[in-house]
Amino acid sequence: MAPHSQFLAEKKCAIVACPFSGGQPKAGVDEGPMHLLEAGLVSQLEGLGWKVSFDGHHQFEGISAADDPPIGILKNPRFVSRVSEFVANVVGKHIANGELPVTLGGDHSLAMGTISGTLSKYPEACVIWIDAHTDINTVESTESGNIHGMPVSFLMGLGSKVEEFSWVKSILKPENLVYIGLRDVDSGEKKILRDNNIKAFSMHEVDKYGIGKVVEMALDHVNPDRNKPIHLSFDVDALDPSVAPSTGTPVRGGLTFREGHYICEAIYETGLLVAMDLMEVNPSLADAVSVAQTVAVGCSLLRSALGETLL
Ligand SMILES: NC(=[NH2+])NCCC[C@H](N)C(=O)O
Ligand SMILES: [Mn+2]
Ligand SMILES: [Mn+2]
Repeated sequence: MAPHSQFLAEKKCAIVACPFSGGQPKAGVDEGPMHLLEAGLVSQLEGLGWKVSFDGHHQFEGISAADDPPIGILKNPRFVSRVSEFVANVVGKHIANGELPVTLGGDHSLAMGTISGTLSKYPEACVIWIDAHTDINTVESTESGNIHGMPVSFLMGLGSKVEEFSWVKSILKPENLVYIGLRDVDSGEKKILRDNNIKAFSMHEVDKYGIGKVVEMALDHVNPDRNKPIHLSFDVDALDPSVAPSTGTPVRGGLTFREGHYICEAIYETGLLVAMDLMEVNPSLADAVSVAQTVAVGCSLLRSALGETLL
């Protein structure tokens, strides 16, 4: 058995709960993990036969804003960097322990940590990034300075280097990344995708080919022999706002409920999943019904990625 399939055979996972919002300006995304867990995520995964370890919500001490002035246009750079570095170590330790890390965000800047953690154990791993956005802005291209729009560029070593982030190894190769669900890509990011030959399936391709074919083409690109570990990074805003309303940067025209779940089911079926992120659930945005709906869909995406089937 290939070493990375040990997770699916032994069915041990670890919840990495990250109440963190420093990569973007809206309060509340730090409460995502608490809501997902209060909705019963642990027992739902146990119901699928997983042994779930959960060592509580990680406590991230905020560096006071006074000690964390912007670097260039980047906001909260030290806070984001230190939290991601911590998360990278936690994720790496869980993998070394034989536990598949399931990281609950928090904003998507955390993926700098989670993917660094996965690549530290599996340098050959591929990343499947499900999102309305590419989150690949560089220091030069970002217009917002929100680091949740930038983690992929750091992981790939694109753009000029920021000393504060020197711990990031930037070993993600462009050919090991694929996107699905895109529909709000900044013009600077479009150029980065072209210049680096990064494979991306926007909603246009989902409409054209259907989600089944898109997932197959995405896997053919990053994992042609179906033998490399997969890190799945799922931003809940990939889903249409009618499906997942409670998120900080919603964009209309997104994945349906079934398309989102299909992606997770198909990746589980490969037997190659070694880590998953579910990011950007923000329970303070929208009304109580919308929040409950978004949290429920977050839990069910995670269940699908961990083996829940319809029959
Ligand atoms: N993880 C997210 N929701 N990212 C949204 C990024 C939006 C925009 N491209 C930016 O860089 O600010
Ligand atoms: Mn997004
Ligand atoms: Mn994102």
